[in-house]
Amino acid sequence: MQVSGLSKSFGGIHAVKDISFSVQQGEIVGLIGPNGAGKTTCFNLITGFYAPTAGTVHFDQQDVTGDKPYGMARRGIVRSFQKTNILKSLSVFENVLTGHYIEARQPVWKTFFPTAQVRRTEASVRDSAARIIHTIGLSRHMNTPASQLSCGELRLLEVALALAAKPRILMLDEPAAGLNSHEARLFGEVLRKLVGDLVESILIVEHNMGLIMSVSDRVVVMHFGEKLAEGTPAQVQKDLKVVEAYLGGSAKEKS
Ligand SMILES: Nc1ncnc2c1ncn2[C@@H]1O[C@H](COP(=O)(O)OP(=O)(O)OP(=O)(O)O)[C@@H](O)[C@H]1O
Repeated sequence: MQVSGLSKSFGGIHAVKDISFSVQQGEIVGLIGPNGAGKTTCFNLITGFYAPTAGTVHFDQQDVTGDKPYGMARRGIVRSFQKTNILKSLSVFENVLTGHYIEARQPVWKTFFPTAQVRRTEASVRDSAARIIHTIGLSRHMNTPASQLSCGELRLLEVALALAAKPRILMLDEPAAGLNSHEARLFGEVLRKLVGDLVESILIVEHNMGLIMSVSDRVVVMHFGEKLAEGTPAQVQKDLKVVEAYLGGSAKEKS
C-alpha cells in the first residue's frame, strides 16, 4: 500500500498534512506520534471512513482513494474492530464465526433449505475460524465465553475478529490498550506470526513503545499532522526530533 500526500482538514484544523509512506508485503509498520498527531485520522483516511482533502491511497497498483470502508475491506484493507464488537455471552469460536460475515452472506431462505454449496461455505467458515483461533493462540479457549477472557485474551480476540474479514493488510488502532508489558510482549509475538501466514502486512498505531519498537520493521512518526521521521525502530529512537516531540508533548508512553 502506498499513501501519497494524504491530507485532511476539519474546518481550519489540518489533522493530516501531506503524509506519504508505504507498507510493503511482509512488513509491520508502526505509526506513532504524541496525542493529537493525526494517527487515527490517517487510519480513517486509509480505510475510507473519511475522504481526503488531498492525496491518494494506492493498493495493488490501483488508486483506491475515496473508496468506502466496505469497498476497502473487500479489497483486503481491514481495520480491527473495537472491543464493543465482541459479544460477551458468545464463545471465542462463535465470536470469530460472526466475524466471517463478508464471506458467509447468504439469502435467508438458504438457511432453512441449505444447498450443498451453503453447507460447503459453512464448513469452510468453521475451518477458517478454527485456524484463526489456533494461530492467535486461543485454541484452549475455543468454547470459553468472551466474558471470561483476560484483558490480553480479549485483545487477541479483537484481532481474530478482524482476521475473519480476510485482510491482506491488517490495520490495528491501539490494539494493546490496557496490556501489561508481559501481555504486550506475547501480543507482539502473535502479530509477527500473522505476517506471511494470515496477512500480508500490518499497519499499527500504538502508544505502547515497547511493543511498537519490538514488533515493527519500520516506524513512521507523526507530529502536528505531519510526518516527522521514518526509519527502523533503532533509527527513530535516536532521532532527536522524535525525542523532542515526545518529551515536549503529552506522550502517554508506557513501555
Ligand atoms: N472529526 C473531527 N473534527 C474535528 N477535528 C478533528 C476530528 N478528528 C480529529 N480532529 C482533530 O485532528 C487532530 C488529530 O486527531 P487524531 O485523533 O487523528 O490524532 P491521534 O494522533 O490519533 O491522537 P491520539 O493519540 O490522542 O488518539 C486533533 O487536533 C483532533 O482534535
